Amino acid sequence: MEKTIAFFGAGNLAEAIIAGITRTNVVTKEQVLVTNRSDKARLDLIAEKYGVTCDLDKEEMIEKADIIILAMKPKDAKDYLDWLKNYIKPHHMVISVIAGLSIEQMEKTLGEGIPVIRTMPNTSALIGQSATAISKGTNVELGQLYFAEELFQTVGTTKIVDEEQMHTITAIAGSGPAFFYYMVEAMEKAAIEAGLDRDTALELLTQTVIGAGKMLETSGADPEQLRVNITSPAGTTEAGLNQLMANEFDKIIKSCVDGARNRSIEITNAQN
Ligand SMILES: NC(=O)C1=CN([C@@H]2O[C@H](COP(=O)(O)OP(=O)(O)OC[C@H]3O[C@@H](n4cnc5c(N)ncnc54)[C@H](O)[C@@H]3O)[C@@H](O)[C@H]2O)C=CC1
Ligand SMILES: O=C(O)[C@@H]1CCC=N1
Repeated sequence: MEKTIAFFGAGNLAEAIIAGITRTNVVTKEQVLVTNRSDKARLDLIAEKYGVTCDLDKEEMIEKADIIILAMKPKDAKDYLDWLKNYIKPHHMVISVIAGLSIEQMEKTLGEGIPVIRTMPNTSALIGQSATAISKGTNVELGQLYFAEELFQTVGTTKIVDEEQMHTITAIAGSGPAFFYYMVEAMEKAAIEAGLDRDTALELLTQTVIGAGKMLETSGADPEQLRVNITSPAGTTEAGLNQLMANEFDKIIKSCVDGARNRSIEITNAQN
């Protein structure tokens, strides 16, 4: 790829993507520019860690960039877009990773003809394991969509989706890793309370999660079948699952996903 990619926002998610894309040969370090609102120390750290160009001069970055990646918090997006519309040209392409920021909102602010892509990656991009959903705006050509796919494939898998699915996807895949971490935290805590030392608990839990993920990916069986395969009649798994069911685990998870999804909808509505 010959394009220069400029990140506006240098937080956790931007760093995860920068780490991923600079580890591959798809773009060179020289093609990656990074800025943030005002945190020079953070930019120095990113420059040192990944060898990319970090600068606070935002106008210069727009001039050099082909692809502009929006990676600030949703609350900062409106002001940034209002500023960006004064500098953006039709040869630029804008890719957002911002939860709840709609394509309509971006197109409306940036004006006619600007290609805009909305994505939802997750922080596993840091190790090339993101599950990134991608939706294209009205001015995006197929080649530009393929470019975005190729870019995010450097940090994991990609899936093209209708934008209307993005609220749900933000809940299960953008926020999703945090929910699995919370489950691991809870299991670790229970194991420690039962007398296991922390290191052993975390080591075994980590490999258990990796193994379960790989089984989901490679076995060809669905999660229900994989669960049934572990659950011997009157055995230990059944005893544990009975507790989850008695405490309405399904309902808890549904309210978790709905909570995240509804927050995504709220963020979108607040921008309109
Ligand atoms: N953290 C995550 O797991 C995920 C986050 N996202 C989205 O990514 C975005 C960033 O999230 P985090 O990295 O966690 O946030 P963060 O708070 O760590 O980073 C935000 C960055 O944006 C910068 N910024 C704010 N206004 C700016 C401006 N006008 N110009 C340039 N930079 C500006 C800040 O200086 C900071 O570097 C959010 O919109 C979030 O919805 C999406 C998927 C997953
Ligand atoms: O919590 C958030 O708002 C962001 C979006 C998806 C993951 N983290």
